Amino acid sequence: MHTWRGVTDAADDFMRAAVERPSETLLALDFDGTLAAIVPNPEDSRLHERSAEALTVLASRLGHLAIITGRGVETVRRLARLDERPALKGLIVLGGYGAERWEVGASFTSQAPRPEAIAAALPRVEAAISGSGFSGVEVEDKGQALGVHTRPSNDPAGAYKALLPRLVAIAGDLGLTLEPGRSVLELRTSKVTKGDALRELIAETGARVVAMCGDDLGDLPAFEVLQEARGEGVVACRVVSGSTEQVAVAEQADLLADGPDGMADWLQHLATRIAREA
Ligand SMILES: O=P(O)(O)OC[C@H]1O[C@H](O[C@H]2O[C@H](CO)[C@@H](O)[C@H](O)[C@H]2O)[C@H](O)[C@@H](O)[C@@H]1O
Repeated sequence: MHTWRGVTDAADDFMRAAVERPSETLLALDFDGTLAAIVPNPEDSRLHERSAEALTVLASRLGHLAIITGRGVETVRRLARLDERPALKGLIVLGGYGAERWEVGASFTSQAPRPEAIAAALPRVEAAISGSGFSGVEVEDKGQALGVHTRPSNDPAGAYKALLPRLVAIAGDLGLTLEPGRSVLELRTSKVTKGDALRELIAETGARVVAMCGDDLGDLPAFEVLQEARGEGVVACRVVSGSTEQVAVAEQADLLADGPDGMADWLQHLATRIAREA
């Protein structure tokens, strides 16, 4: 039984073009919910091992491979154990929605100082959580951003709804961006989106065959950039790691996978097809 399916012709068009022109192909992937299963504690996220196997093949065959994530670069590097996967050398990691960059195999990463607005937001966010009356809500302090996670709460949807206006107010006061996601509300200083990150990557690499794989609202700007690129003759495919939590994202899919397991199956299929044709 297939755990992924093409929704539009763009799915087959991408597969054909990637197999025929791998050096012109850019495969960009989100981390949580796409390459990693969703888990209650963000520290427990792991790169899906079958996706890691497929990426190992694809890294040596495709022109360009990238992870574009809301996590910090150092966090993805650690959680995905990227330093222990030398075969992924050259994989570009764009963290903080594109605000940070690192490549597997590179020795140096720069870490910007903690923004004052994030430091100022933390006690206000904690007070908002206490005042909301919901227990179990956790703050993920990402240094450059704060993630307020309602998944561990006794009422994730209720806590999310109650906290949203309070965090919007804090973001407004401190000039921060509020990024909504799957049971997470994130405050960050940067206004850069995954769309900006993908647009720059396409320009930098000159890729003519591009897929972006994602599962959450933060991936939608990158899907919009694929539509723009399509207008410029790029073979573009929006791959969605589907979930019942973000049905609006699935509505954008050219190819729809059953969550991270389905994504791993599709990546393995892509890797097998490309390796066979090489
Ligand atoms: O752009 P991504 O790589 O998808 O990162 C987006 C956010 O993902 C993480 O939160 C999500 O995954 C957690 C672990 O599975 C889950 O507990 C949470 O409910 C999800 O929203 C991460 O913790 C955030 O910092 C990222 O911004």
